[in-house]
Amino acid sequence: MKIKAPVAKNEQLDVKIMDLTYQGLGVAKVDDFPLFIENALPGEEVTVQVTKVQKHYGFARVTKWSVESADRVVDIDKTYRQTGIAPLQHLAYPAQLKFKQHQLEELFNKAHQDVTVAPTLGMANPTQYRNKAQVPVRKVKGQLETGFYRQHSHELIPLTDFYIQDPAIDTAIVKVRDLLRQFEIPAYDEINDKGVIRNVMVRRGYYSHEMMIVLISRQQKIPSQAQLVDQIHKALPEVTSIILNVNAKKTNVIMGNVTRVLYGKPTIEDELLGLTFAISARSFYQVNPQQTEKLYQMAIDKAELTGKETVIDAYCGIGTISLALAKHAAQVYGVEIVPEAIEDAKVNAQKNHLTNVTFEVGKAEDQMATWQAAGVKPDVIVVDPPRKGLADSLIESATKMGPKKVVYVSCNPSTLVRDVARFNELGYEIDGPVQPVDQFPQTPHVESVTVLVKK
Ligand SMILES: C[S@@+](CC[C@H](N)C(=O)[O-])C[C@H]1O[C@@H](n2cnc3c(N)ncnc32)[C@H](O)[C@@H]1O
Repeated sequence: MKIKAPVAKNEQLDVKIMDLTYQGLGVAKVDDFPLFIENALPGEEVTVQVTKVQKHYGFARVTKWSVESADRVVDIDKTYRQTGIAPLQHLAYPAQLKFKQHQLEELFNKAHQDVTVAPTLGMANPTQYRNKAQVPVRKVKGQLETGFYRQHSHELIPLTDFYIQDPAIDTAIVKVRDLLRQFEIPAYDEINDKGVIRNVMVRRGYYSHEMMIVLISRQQKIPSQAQLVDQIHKALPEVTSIILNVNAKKTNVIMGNVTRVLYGKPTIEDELLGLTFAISARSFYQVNPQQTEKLYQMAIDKAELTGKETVIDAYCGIGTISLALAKHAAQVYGVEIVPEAIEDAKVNAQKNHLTNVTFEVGKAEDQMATWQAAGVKPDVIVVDPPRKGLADSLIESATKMGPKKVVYVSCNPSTLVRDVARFNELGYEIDGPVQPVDQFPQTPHVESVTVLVKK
């Protein structure tokens, strides 16, 4: 469909920013025609110069305009902007927190749900917080490089300081990059599906400082493997684990199914809320440890356990929430789809001397139906699903079990709002405000905790 745009390239006009998109672009409208404006903030009245009009998609984009704003960080690093590593870095941190609260408010409003959203719980230093990095390895201008993809592309932009990652992880990436160069190990060539090293993953325990390096390779064996591994752990004393992950497929999925320990242990350890956790290469582990403790504590407080309750933790990963809740409950059941994560979860129960937890490998939607059929009667159900949210069948089984409370930890406001509507239909309503917690500063991602109770 051809859309006749009421604006043209290079045209100058005065507009008011109505909203921000999920990627943090300001939205203004001219005769209902959307203008996406980089670095603009809601409520601002700006004079813009249109730089691009994409009639096919029905929007115009603006990169140049004039106005000052207290919420804007002017001196931003253009490289981060190109990569999309920190799409909200142009917003001052208090404005980022408001943006996240506003995202939830908007979505609940659009769904005609009368819900209060509390101010977003932020962190003192909202940079260098990530305990995990997963970077592509590619040849750029004849040399092996590590970095981040240019936004909406697979073109690698070399980086040595990733801004939102633990600096010890940035240092490790550069060291591994230098050793890969030294041993002349070919970088992955995505177009021709050739080369060896596709990605490097680094994870570092926030309290333990144990570091795991995962070399993701197209081949079963890396050239000069023994020397490379030897040099990596000699150069990086914190490394307690070097893992080879083999991914021979032509795919965007980063890790393959085969993992082999090349040096040290198959897991690293870290702590959360005074509990110790073993984490293996392919297990999910929250990336912002400082905020995770706040997030989990909030979920525990909202569960209001007295020690007598039966609790289900669906999408339990390595059992972090399950074990934190087990200290305050009679019995906890956890379910998770990744088998290695459940192996970690069982080890973690032993490590923390918690015997009142049972873990199952499987789809949460199937296991919930199994528990329901077996007559399990949870007082509280905690769900912490991936971005796609809950399967309808899981909500049905969960509500049939009749828990007093459901504590919903969400990383995607859209699916949260959709799932809350389904819970409403099945007799559950939101109790108290929805609480956003900033797990991902400098990015538009919004994490939140919502409590639902039986009507
Ligand atoms: C957002 S993470 C939460 C993990 C854990 N609660 C934590 O805080 O570390 C979601 C988890 O759900 C798992 N998962 C994804 N789809 C699933 C499914 N259909 N059934 C069970 N687990 C699933 C993922 O492997 C991941 O560990």
